[in-house]
Parts: sequence; C-alpha cells; structure tokens
Amino acid sequence: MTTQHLLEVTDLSVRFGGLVAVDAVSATLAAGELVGIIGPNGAGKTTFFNAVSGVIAPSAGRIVVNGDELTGRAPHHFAAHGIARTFQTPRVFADMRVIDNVRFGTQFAGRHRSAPAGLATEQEILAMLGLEALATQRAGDITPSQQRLLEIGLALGTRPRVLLLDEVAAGLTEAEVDAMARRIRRLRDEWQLSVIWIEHAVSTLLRYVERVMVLHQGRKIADGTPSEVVRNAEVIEAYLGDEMVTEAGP
Ligand SMILES: Nc1ncnc2c1ncn2[C@@H]1O[C@H](COP(=O)(O)OP(=O)(O)OP(=O)(O)O)[C@@H](O)[C@H]1O
Repeated sequence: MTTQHLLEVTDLSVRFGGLVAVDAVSATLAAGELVGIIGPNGAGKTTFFNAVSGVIAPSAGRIVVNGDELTGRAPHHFAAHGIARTFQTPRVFADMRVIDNVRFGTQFAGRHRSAPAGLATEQEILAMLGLEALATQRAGDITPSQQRLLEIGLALGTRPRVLLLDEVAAGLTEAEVDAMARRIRRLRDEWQLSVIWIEHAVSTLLRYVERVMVLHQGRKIADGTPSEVVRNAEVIEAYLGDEMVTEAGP
C-alpha cells in the first residue's frame, strides 16, 4: 500500500543567478507529522519554504500537494490547497485589530474551503495562541512576541492542513521558546495539522519534532529522527558540532 503524502517535493531546485539556493531536495510530509528543518545560515531553508508556498517558482523539480501538482503556481493556489506559512519577519497588519488579522487569512484562501475539525472560529484560533484577551486591540500595539503568535494566527486563518513555520521562536526568551514549542505540538495534536518548523533553537526543536531534515548549502544532508540526525557525521561536521550528541542522550 502506498501512503498518500500531503506534501511531496521531488528534486526541487531554486537558483538565483549562479547560486543554487536549493539543490535537488526531495521531501515528503504525511498527515499529522511534525517535522523540523535545521541548517546553517544560508542553507536554503527559507527558500525551500518560499518554493513550497508558491512565493517563488522553482528552477526545477515538482511540488505535489494532496495529489495535485502545484509547481510554479501562485501563493493563493497553495493556500487553497491547505498550505499556510509564516514569514521570518512577522508580517501582521498593524492597523487592523488582532481578530481581523486572523479573518484576513480566511479571505486569502477562499471562503468555501472545508475547514479541518476544530478550526471553527477566529476566537478559537486566538485562544489556541493565548491571544484571546487581545482580540480587539490594534495588532501594531501588541508586543513583538505576541505579533509572532499572531502571524501563526494569520496562517491558521486560512484553515490549513499544512503549516510551514519559519523561525517563529526567533528573538523569544528561553521560556517563550518552550511555550511556543508546546503550542506547535498542540496544533498538531488537537487540530491534526501537519507542521514543518524551521528554527535555529535546535535543542528545543529536537525535543518536540519526530523527524528532522538538515539542509546544508542547499542540499538535504540528513532526514531522520532527532537521535539519528544528531549522530550523523555529516550533520555534526556541517552544523551541530559534538555537543548535541551528548545533549540528545544515549
Ligand atoms: N531572492 C534572492 N535572491 C538572491 N539570492 C537569494 C534570494 N533569497 C535567498 N538567496 C540566497 O540563497 C541562499 C539561501 O538563503 P535562505 O534564506 O533560503 O537560507 P536560510 O537557510 O533560510 O538562512 P537563514 O537561517 O539565515 O534564514 C543564501 O545564499 C541567500 O543569500
């Protein structure tokens, strides 16, 4: 029996002039998976997200979402097929109320899509993110860490099946990073979302994901459980150093 993947990326490459930012990367995401992507600065992580959310057209390769090929299609096609993403720099609508930011996502993806169970209302999305008390505030007036959460709210407003999170924990305190990781787990556990999460806070990420892909100079150099990946010689050499092996335990 073959498993139908929600997302199936085959030999994806993105070139900028002479630079190969993503180099023949293949990857899959099954329903309900929580997968991390790690790798040094410039490894191609954000560019990978840009391609699998339609923000840039790949130079080569195929992107299939839930059985439909979307390679090179515009972002709203990806959104309508259930892909939502956040951006490295939070992009909320500062002059709109917090709750209206979440409503915007609904319009972006189209009103007539079927919503996954549990993602019924904007209020529930805000409650999941701990922002319910701020619903009527102007988004520009909430703190930067609350804006990071709201950006996830904007993505959730599209009622996605797949959530692509790009460094949503950047700039947060250690306690906030942990709280963020727990929220991401709950999104997967309670709303059956599939999540790919890029983060530089590697030790936290590795505690929460079941699988992690490692990018280095555009190539995928590893894809496995956190304990497999921290023992991978190429990953240690390229990115992690030796200390993660001890941190991850026996
Ligand atoms: N629009 C662009 N035009 C030209 N080069 C780009 C563009 N976007 C990214 N790059 C280059 O592609 C490479 C991969 O960048 P990317 O932002 O995907 O890496 P990253 O792994 O997300 O890094 P970081 O962890 O620093 O965010 C880098 O060398 C970057 O300078």
